[in-house]
Amino acid sequence: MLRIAVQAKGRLFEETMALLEESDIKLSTTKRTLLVQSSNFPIEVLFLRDDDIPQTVATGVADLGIVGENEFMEKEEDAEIIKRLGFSKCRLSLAMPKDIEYPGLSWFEGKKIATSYPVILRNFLKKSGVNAEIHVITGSVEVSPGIGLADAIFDIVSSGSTLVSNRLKEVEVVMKSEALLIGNKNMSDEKKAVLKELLFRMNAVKTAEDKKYVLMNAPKDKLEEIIAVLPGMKSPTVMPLAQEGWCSVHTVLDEKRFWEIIGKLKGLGAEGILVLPIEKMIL
Ligand SMILES: Nc1ncnc2c1ncn2[C@@H]1O[C@H](COP(=O)(O)OP(=O)(O)OP(=O)(O)O)[C@@H](O)[C@H]1O
Ligand SMILES: O=P(O)(O)OC[C@H]1O[C@H](OP(=O)(O)OP(=O)(O)O)[C@H](O)[C@@H]1O
Ligand SMILES: [Mg+2]
Repeated sequence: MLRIAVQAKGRLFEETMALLEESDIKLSTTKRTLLVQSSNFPIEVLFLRDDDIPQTVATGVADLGIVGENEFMEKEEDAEIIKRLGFSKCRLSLAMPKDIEYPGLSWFEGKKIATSYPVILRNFLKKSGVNAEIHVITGSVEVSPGIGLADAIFDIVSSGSTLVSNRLKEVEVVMKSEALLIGNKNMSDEKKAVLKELLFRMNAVKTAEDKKYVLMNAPKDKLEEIIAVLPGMKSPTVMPLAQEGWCSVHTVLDEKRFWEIIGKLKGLGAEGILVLPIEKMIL
């Protein structure tokens, strides 16, 4: 039985649960217990505050964990990164009052910086040769310059709207972060075998993300040109239609290039284009 530590509530929770669900790991969510066993896969899920996840995995209390890269770097616990999960993307940045001119990193010399990430900040300042005072607070970091608690801040930025509403500007991006699957370094062979199956499932879910299954009716005399614009996995499936001179073309498209390709297909006379989501994809 593998034990995976996940965030009990917060920014990582929903996408973590969605990833487990799409990997067909069934959890009884009716009772709000801290430890829940899957009914169809040898895994149990331990719900924690994200701060506690790196240590729980490093010490082997849990075998795996899903945690933000920022939190993992901050805690400096000895666990390994197994897979980058691509959600909860954000960055850790230095920000300062927006009306003051920023001449470069030297501005921070002798200043007081408020943050919830003192370890990452201290490492960055040391590497950059800047001496600044670090003031640790656990939340509402962005208000600290406005109330005279600090000169600047070091915190999570995503859209930047929290900075704007506190009259701050982002001046240095120190690290980028996303959710990580981390693992204990001394897993038994039995546990490694379960992890392999879990990764196989997660990879199938991740590969299918951003991909669409596309079906269309195509005039036979334009078939070669239509196939030429389709990037498909191997080559598209082509099936005859009852109506003379037409066929049905099936393929998989990357969502990012979708509109560009569909435009070209319509230009070549494709009709009745259907677009379906793909649940899993094994290459
Ligand atoms: N605005 C955001 N956009 C994208 N990702 C974010 C954002 N804020 C936080 N994250 C990511 O999600 C993680 C969890 O954020 P959350 O705010 O839920 O943490 P928390 O308040 O420390 O939760 P906990 O109660 O578990 O300690 C962060 O460590 C970061 O990796
Ligand atoms: O750049 P933005 O899109 O504004 O996001 C950044 C903000 O998001 C997070 O806070 P959250 O919204 O989770 O609130 P909290 O700090 O009160 O938990 C983070 O601590 C920042 O304050
Ligand atoms: Mg936390």
